[in-house]
Amino acid sequence: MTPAARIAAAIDVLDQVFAGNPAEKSLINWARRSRFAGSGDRAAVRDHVFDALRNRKSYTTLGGAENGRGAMIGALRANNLDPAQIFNGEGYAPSSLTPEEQAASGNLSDLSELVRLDCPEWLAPMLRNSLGEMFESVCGALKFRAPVFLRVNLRKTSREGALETLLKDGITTKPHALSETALEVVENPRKILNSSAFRDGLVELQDAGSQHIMDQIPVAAGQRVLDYCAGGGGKTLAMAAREKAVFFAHDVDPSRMADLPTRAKRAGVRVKILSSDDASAAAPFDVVLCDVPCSGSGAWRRSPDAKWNLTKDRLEDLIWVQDEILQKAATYVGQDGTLAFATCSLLNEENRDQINKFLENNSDWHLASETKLTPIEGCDGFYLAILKRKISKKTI
Ligand SMILES: C[S@@+](CC[C@H](N)C(=O)[O-])C[C@H]1O[C@@H](n2cnc3c(N)ncnc32)[C@H](O)[C@@H]1O
Repeated sequence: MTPAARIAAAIDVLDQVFAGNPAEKSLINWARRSRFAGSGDRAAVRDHVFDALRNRKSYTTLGGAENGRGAMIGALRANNLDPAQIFNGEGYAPSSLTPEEQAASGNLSDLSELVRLDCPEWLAPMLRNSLGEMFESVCGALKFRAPVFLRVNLRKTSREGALETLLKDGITTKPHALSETALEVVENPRKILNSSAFRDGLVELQDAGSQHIMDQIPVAAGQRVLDYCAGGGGKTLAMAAREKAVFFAHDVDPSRMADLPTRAKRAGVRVKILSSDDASAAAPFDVVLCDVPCSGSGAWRRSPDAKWNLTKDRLEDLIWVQDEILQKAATYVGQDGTLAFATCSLLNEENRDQINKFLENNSDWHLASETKLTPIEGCDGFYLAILKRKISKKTI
């Protein structure tokens, strides 16, 4: 496909996404309809679509319309390219610019702050309050693609060993400072899933920030550890690779854990999957992690449509669910145990405010430590609070 045909394809996919369809599904549907497209074409169209979604407001403003054409015209203008060179109707190129599209010209510096930063207006006060003087730089960072990170499975190899094995498969990586298990992929990320290092369980895909917060959770040999919102189990596996403890995984939606047994086998670790009734019966645990559902605002570079789909009502629902989970999970923690609360959110409302509320209602707990990461550190944004029970006077 020519560069112009790839842009025309991205316009089709973006129109699907703007009509309310998920980005991944829209890309898959386009690829099925477009058997002529090779892997390079699919990758290029995907890159256009995700870039346009990260920059949706600024691009569609520069392009003059809230649709796929508007987004791609704006993308070219934001990069100081003349859209008339591509939008000329030749071959498979998009049709020529309309007078309205021509009239909507401009560049990024002409736009208002929130449009330029691609920050949804209703969220700006919350993000400003949560990020303080980092507001502009974090919003700016969210406009760019996230790096690909791998977690080295120290049960099977060293970081250097993984780096060399990956190199044999043509994948270049470099160590990342956020965790002793983190490798940042420099070249050929699309080869990872077929590489021997991945197939043999030497590495897993996991953001460096996620690895960093998992490093902060105190797990000792032989302890009983419950990942209460396990999802795909990425965090269970990170803890299990570090310490020979006894690991349990639970999720309100068991189908989310469907791949966990295969992933655990590949990693050479054991994880017992628990239903909700079994989790309650198996309590108490030494460590309970609640990696709660959240806005995902720290990971908007990877799921940019989530930035525009989040609503006030949805955020309120999430905050309510987070409260419920934290209260429930606390009852599963043994007397001297640890309760870890994690989100991939940048918002105080989902982070420290939740912990303050919990501590107000549960005076026997205290905050032992807190970790906050934003995309400025190169990783996704994360929050982790480690909670411990206060030592009662009777036991001293
Ligand atoms: C942020 S995701 C977890 C991601 C996972 N820890 C990982 O590293 O891949 C949140 C998970 O919480 C689960 N969840 C939602 N409500 C829950 C509840 N009330 N109890 C337990 N899990 C819940 C969701 O099904 C979802 O899989």
